[in-house]
Amino acid sequence: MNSAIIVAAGKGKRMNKDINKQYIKLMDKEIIYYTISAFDNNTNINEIIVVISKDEEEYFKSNILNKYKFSKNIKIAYGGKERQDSVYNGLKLLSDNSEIVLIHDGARPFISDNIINDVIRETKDKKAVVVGVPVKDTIKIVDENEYVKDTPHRNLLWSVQTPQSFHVNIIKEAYNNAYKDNYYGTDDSMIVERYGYKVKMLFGSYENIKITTGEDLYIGEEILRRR
Ligand SMILES: Nc1ccn([C@@H]2O[C@H](COP(=O)(O)OP(=O)(O)OP(=O)(O)O)[C@@H](O)[C@H]2O)c(=O)n1
Ligand SMILES: C[C@](O)(CO)[C@H](O)COP(=O)(O)O
Repeated sequence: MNSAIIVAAGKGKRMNKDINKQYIKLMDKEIIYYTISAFDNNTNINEIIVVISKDEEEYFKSNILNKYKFSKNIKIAYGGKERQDSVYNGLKLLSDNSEIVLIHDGARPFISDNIINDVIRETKDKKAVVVGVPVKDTIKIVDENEYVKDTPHRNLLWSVQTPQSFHVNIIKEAYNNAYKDNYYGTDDSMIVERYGYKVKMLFGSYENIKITTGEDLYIGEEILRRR
């Protein structure tokens, strides 16, 4: 059984709007509608858990769940302070027979069916899989005074996206260890890497952007227009 955990419990501070960015509309539907639909329409996903802010539960139910009538049963978990805490709460709701879990940002609405299928297929064998794209810019590491300290070789640098996909036993063990060690990472792969697992990188898509700041909204609408 393949599960999806969609994390949508952030505050969207960098978007600087008075509404949680997942509920901003692109064209005529909310960002979170597109994200959930991608997994709801995928025939290899059997379970969907959406992690939302507890204080947005009524809003989510009336404006998303009850409005769009998704075909799969959508389980709800509550978010935590950090993205990792939200993921952890989602992991706790996984069905006992879930074997693979894809963890995906609610703010990445343009995930394609093909990438979801590729990730599931690759995870069966590689056990830990992420998607990303090679960086296009040269990346600099700067010091605390914002002077350039180092320039890693660009050919080794990828910008990682989601879904990040794992055998359930691996991600659960890694997360349990992270909380024992009070370790926090900015993505799920970091946690699995820390506990010694090799993570396979798959090419994602330059359209699989994370809606984070204002300009991502019009970029996102253009992506939708071209579909
Ligand atoms: N405590 C948190 C923080 C983030 N997220 C989710 O993780 C995804 C990626 O996080 P990000 O883009 O940083 O979202 P926010 O944390 O909401 O954005 P900001 O940092 O601008 O506040 C988003 O879909 C967000 O809703 C979450 O579920 N729980
Ligand atoms: C998980 C992620 O989308 C991979 O790029 C990213 O780390 C999320 O970071 P955020 O600060 O929670 O948006």
